[in-house]
Amino acid sequence: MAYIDLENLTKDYGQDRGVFDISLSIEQGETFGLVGINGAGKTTTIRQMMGFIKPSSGQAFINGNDCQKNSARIKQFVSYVPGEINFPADKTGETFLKRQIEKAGRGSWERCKEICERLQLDYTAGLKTMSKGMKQKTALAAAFCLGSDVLILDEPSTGLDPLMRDVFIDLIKEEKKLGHTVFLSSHIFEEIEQTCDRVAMIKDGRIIDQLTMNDLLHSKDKTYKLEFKTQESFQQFQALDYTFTDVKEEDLQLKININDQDINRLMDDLQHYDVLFFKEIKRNFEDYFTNVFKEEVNHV
Ligand SMILES: Nc1ncnc2c1ncn2[C@@H]1O[C@H](COP(=O)(O)OP(=O)(O)OP(=O)(O)O)[C@@H](O)[C@H]1O
Repeated sequence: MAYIDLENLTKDYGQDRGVFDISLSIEQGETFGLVGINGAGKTTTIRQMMGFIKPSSGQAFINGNDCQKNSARIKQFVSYVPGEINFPADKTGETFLKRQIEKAGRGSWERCKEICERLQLDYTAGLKTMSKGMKQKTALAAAFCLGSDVLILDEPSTGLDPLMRDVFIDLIKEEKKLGHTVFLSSHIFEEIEQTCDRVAMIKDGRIIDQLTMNDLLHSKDKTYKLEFKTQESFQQFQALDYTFTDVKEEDLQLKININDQDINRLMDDLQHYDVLFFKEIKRNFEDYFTNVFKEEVNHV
């Protein structure tokens, strides 16, 4: 059994809404992203992992604990940031955060203050009067200050500006260094790319794809874009034995997919043609995600 194990997890709200047959295995120390558009099923999956809603069928386990039956035990080593934050009334950030540390019986106010400073959060403010961004920062401080073995974060950077998002990314990386396991949902490609070891894509309540980020970003299969100076070169080059995509006659441009081991052959070949430019198209998660979703739409 993996450290976090979702086995055919299903929550059926009727009319094809909910999540269906979600099976995911996450190892200890991994940072795992669940990515999907609005209404895809991210929150429903996470809430079942936290034991807040009962699955229609299937099970979720964290470190061998059934998330439904042993949710109290799970809370002893899991920090959670909900998608929608509802704080108790009449409290300042500070009283709330101190109470969270006390309730959890782990973490420290010193560490919490340090995180608040990095997030530029005024924790003396009243929770009720806090802006959306401040509330999000308070929830993050509460989650990260406990030193929990597992963090489960539902769209954790919602409401953060780009600078604070960078702080958040650093906090995740620090958790990773400590060997902690992170499960987060997001639709912010950059943060997924920078933090996640693996990603599952969810659409209409179903997992449609999974990938290892390293394989995507550091693949030996590369794509290059070329533009030729003359129509003649453009045409003759296409007679060679390569895989061409996005051929644009009018611009004399094309893309070529090639493995690193064939790059010298390509360089040699290019010397015989009038090439205006040649550049690598870097792979990124956003393009990958968009392609997967486009293919899904085409298959419907
Ligand atoms: N309590 C509920 N009753 C009925 N349907 C629900 C309920 N909660 C969620 N759903 C439906 O289940 C599906 C998945 O919703 P969910 O909130 O998990 O998606 P999400 O990926 O978290 O979306 P978002 O990014 O908008 O937060 C949606 O079709 C939603 O309308």
